[in-house]
Amino acid sequence: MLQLENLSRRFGATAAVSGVSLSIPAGQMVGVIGRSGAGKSTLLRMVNRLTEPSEGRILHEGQEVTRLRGQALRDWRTRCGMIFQQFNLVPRLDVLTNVLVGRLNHHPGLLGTLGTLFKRFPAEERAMALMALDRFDLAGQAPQRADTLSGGQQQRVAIARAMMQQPRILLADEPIASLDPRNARTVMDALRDVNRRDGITVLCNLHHLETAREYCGRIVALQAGRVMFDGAPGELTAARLRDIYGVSEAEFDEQSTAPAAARSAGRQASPGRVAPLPA
Ligand SMILES: Nc1ncnc2c1ncn2[C@@H]1O[C@H](COP(=O)(O)OP(=O)(O)OP(=O)(O)O)[C@@H](O)[C@H]1O
Repeated sequence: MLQLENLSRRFGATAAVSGVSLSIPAGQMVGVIGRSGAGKSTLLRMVNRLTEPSEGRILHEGQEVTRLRGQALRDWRTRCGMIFQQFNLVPRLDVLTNVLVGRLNHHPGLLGTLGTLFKRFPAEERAMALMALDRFDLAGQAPQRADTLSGGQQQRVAIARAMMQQPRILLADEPIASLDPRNARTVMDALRDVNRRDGITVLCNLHHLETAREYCGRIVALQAGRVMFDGAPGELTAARLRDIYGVSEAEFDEQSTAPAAARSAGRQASPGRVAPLPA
């Protein structure tokens, strides 16, 4: 069980997230929706402490995540895989090594240039990485440079990389916002697969309500940092959506999507285990 208790985050005068309390049982797939600026990313990033809460607590199976420091915090981040809108792969590295990057936290001393990194992982981890790719139909792309893949393929590589951490929770921050509908579907299918087959809890920020309805067993709707709806997809009717946001579903999708793409360019995420790679 992941518990968020009265979680808030302010940025100066902006209350990005305000008093959010949620109990998320292990193995649930939760879609977090809301317009641009509603606080979705901030909420997700607080779970793995990329963003520190201003107030409130996070507990996971009784452990107070908000108190973790040092190695214990790094361990927590390993247990929370994260997927970003812009994939955050190392573009000039081959796909297989990108997936192996997900194991870096298991080898704190492992350093080297990107070119030699692959050889430094044990053979069983290389095999594990290949299996992770194969699962998402990408074994054939293993030797290719990551930047030669389509967006949907790159995002599935990012999921395979996250799976190498053997996470309990997957945080997906707008994972399909940069993808066309066909690629978006392959990525959402991959997230559903790890949720169902591996029992991993998935928290997924989404812009389209229809996607959340189709893939998530529970929808949390944010408005100005507050939870306005928390329930089963079927309960979030057109009338309820209009009550919360004052717009139709089509208008909601349109307003949620447009500014996000522009803003995301200026907000590249920095997952602890990927960024520190030596150039
Ligand atoms: N690092 C930051 N510094 C200052 N303000 C921030 C920061 N991160 C987020 N905010 C502000 O907090 C509010 C919530 O932002 P957040 O990115 O969490 O929303 P979002 O729902 O994820 O939006 P989008 O869908 O556009 O990504 C916004 O007003 C945003 O400008």
